[in-house]
Amino acid sequence: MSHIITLSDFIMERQAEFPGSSGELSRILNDISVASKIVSRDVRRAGLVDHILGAQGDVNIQGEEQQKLDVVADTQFIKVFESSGEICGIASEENDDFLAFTSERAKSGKYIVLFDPLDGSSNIDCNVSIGTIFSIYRRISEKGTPATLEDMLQKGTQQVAAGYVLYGSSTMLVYTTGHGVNGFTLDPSIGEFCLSHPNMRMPETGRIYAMNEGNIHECEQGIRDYVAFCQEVQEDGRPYSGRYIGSLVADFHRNLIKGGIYIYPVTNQSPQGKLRLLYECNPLAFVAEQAGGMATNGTDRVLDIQPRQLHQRCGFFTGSKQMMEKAIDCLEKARAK
Ligand SMILES: O=P(O)(O)OC[C@H]1O[C@](O)(COP(=O)(O)O)[C@@H](O)[C@@H]1O
Ligand SMILES: [Mg+2]
Ligand SMILES: [Mg+2]
Repeated sequence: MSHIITLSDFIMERQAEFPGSSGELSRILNDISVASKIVSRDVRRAGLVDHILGAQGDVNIQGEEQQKLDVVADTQFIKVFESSGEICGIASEENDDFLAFTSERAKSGKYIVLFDPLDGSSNIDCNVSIGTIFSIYRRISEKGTPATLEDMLQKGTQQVAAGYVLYGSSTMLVYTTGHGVNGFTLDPSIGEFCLSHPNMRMPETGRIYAMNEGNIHECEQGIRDYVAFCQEVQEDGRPYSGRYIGSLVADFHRNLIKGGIYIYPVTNQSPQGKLRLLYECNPLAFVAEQAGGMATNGTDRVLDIQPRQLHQRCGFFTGSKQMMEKAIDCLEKARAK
């Protein structure tokens, strides 16, 4: 059996490559792995524990009905982040406002984390893959003071690390610190994330398109043209395959492995888009680009968008380079008419 490289081994090895790095980011990545293991445990036995499945009964700032597991995961990650000492504040999908941690230890933290504690909430009760998405920045406010909204509203290009956890047939953690993308699989028998997907590269092209086609009539012409192109017989004699899990992390991960494109455009119903820029689109855009793929809102590179609000939404197109270029070409041609 080949040599097992655990996540902590890997992080320490990588840290050594950056003389002068003080280990805070390494500790945050370890904190994320700890919280993910706990959430993974809860997800895997959700049907057996009565307080985990179903709706919480509250509506979050997105106007969405919170699922119990949304809140369980949110509470778990906040607990770990608040006690880490490296993080001065967070923002999450399930909290109206950002949280500036108040302990002196936390206020001296250099980093902030934005996250979607449970992605794919509509799939929780039917046991379909779900995930957690995270994005890490250095604070811009002064160390020792409370975190600010300005700390939270940084462009995606400023991310120092980002990634996701996939609670699927196995639990995986995939992340980048701007030096490539690596994937780790949780081995429940030893309770460790182990390197299983080193240096992940998104194939230049693919045969899979993922979109909620139920929205197709609410989309602009260029989108309809691109979907029609996907459904045409391609050079290899077959049309592309439509695959839509309805959990962004799972659809993204499949495309990262096999090649493909994921599209959630702005629609008449959601003129700002559905997905959230800060804790869904930016982190996945960072991973996509680091793996050789692309991510835009249909016009601009996602990572270049200047955030204005915490729960700001945007159109989201991400995937294999050649498929993205074709989709953008369809949009531009239709808009030029
Ligand atoms: O049901 P729809 O409109 O297709 O939306 C599905 C999309 O919404 C999401 O569920 C939004 O994320 P949350 O579950 O974290 O709110 C994505 O995971 C998914 O891609
Ligand atoms: Mg989400
Ligand atoms: Mg969510």
